[in-house]
Amino acid sequence: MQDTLRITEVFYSLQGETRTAGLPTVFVRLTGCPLRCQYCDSAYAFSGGTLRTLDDILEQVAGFRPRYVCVTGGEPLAQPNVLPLLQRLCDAGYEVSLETSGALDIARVDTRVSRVVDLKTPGSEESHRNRYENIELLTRNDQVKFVICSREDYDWAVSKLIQYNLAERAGEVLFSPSHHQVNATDLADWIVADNLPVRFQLQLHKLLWNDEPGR
Ligand SMILES: C[S@@+](CC[C@H](N)C(=O)[O-])C[C@H]1O[C@@H](n2cnc3c(N)ncnc32)[C@H](O)[C@@H]1O
Ligand SMILES: Nc1nc2[nH]cc(C(=O)O)c2c(=O)[nH]1
Ligand code: SF4
Ligand SMILES: [Mg+2]
Repeated sequence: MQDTLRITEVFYSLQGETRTAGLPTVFVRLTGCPLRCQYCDSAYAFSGGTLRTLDDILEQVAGFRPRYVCVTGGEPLAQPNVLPLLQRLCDAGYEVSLETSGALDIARVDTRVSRVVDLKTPGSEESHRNRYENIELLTRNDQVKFVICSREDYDWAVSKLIQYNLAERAGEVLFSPSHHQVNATDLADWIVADNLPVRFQLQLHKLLWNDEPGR
């Protein structure tokens, strides 16, 4: 029996987020998540999916001839076989990123992978799941993300930025508005007013394709 993963979808699109935003990227979305962020735009990946072998997934990815591959979910680290998948994607020569809630241990992820760790804000209603031990594992190849639902979330994110010196520790600190929950212009203005060393971002794929799955 070969190693398998439960997969919701594999698709080719433009990366909508993070430091590679705008670049053509293959997405591998793993099924299942132990969290329930109130804003989650990927709840369709909580269940269902198809059990697939790593060979099968790698073959489909290769068919797109990509440079960038993003492993997301659901919560990818909830399936242990994501670790050999990430390793094999790196071995195949792709630039690989992993989107994770940060609720699970990131230590064993291949160091070639850019780990995008979402520090869950109080507004997500899942901030009690943050695994703060992950922060000391971050390198300049990694990214930290805050999805901000309110001014209170913004103030909380700024306090974590300072407390953990995140702008020095990670390669990027990303501040993203929770879709339709906080005014994006307000968030941009707060960042400029406070002269923060963070990168503001909008989810490009929602501007381009609204909220269609598989884009
Ligand atoms: C769907 S999650 C999958 C990976 C992992 N479970 C996580 O939360 O990072 C991918 C990213 O989308 C973000 N996201 C989900 N719903 C969102 C929304 N409504 N507005 C902005 N970002 C959102 C998450 O916070 C996370 O950074
Ligand atoms: N285009 C596009 N970019 C993305 N970046 C992160 C995504 C995700 O759902 O994790 C995502 C997604 O679903 N679509
Ligand atoms: S951790 Fe990620 S996939 Fe899970 S509910 Fe939160 S945003 Fe959605
Ligand atoms: Mg998404």
